[in-house]
Amino acid sequence: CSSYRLRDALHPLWQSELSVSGGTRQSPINIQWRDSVYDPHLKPLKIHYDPTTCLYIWNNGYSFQVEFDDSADKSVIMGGPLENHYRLKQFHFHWGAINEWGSEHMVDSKVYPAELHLVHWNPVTSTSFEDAVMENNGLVVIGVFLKLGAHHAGLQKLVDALPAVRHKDAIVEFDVFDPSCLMPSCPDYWTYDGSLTTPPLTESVTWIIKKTPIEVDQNQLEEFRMLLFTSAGEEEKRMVDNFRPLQPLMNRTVRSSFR
Ligand SMILES: NS(=O)(=O)c1ccc(Cc2ccc([N+](=O)[O-])cc2)cc1
Ligand SMILES: [Zn+2]
Repeated sequence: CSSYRLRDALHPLWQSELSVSGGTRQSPINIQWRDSVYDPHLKPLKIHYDPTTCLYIWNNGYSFQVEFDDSADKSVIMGGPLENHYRLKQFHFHWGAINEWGSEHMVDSKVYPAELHLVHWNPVTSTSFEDAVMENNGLVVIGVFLKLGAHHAGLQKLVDALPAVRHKDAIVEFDVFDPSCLMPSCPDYWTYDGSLTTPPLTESVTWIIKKTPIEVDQNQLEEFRMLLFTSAGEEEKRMVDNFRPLQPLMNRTVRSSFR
């Protein structure tokens, strides 16, 4: 549905889209499986999340986001393409108004109804997340595709909290939650150098895109679509289609951890 994406690129949210000049490593991209290069030096990704570092869930007016205490190396990832460990800062999702689209990345032009992003920053080269945003490879984002299928019990705890954060800037305490439950069991991933997919669009992200999607059911996707972009009291605008259009691959190679 490239025409859709072209129209989307002109969406008010993305007016700046056409003005981001000079970008050579923008995200998201379409991952062409046959053009990806198997890299035998890529290690397995190691994930150690401490569920007690989970702080709260909030509606930031663009997605819903779960924030973590990143004041110590308690919830970290390492291995994979990474030279050191990275701290989990937050995770959020992107989704469509209908199941036919919603993810930011695509695989061989296949789009998924939603995509999870787990955002990490490099505590070795930066002193805070905000600093790491401006650092070359200061951030690592793990992308996980969501596909329509079985009920996801782990996700349901998140979904049950969504009515409490329906409006922009709403926030609710969200204690013990282990985002590892949102990770597919298959270790395979692609990795490439890219950017944030929302302003400030900085080119500081090492992307790790999991090959295998997780399954969620129709009711769970519908709950995402009940959220609002708008604050309480404003005319309601449903929070849907909060994904960025595809960006050119330019001079980049996508590596795979699997043959
Ligand atoms: N969608 S994504 O590329 O995973 C993504 C990850 C994190 C962020 C959060 C964010 C990153 C930077 C800023 N900033 O510098 O103002 C504000 C918000 C924005 C977007
Ligand atoms: Zn995102």
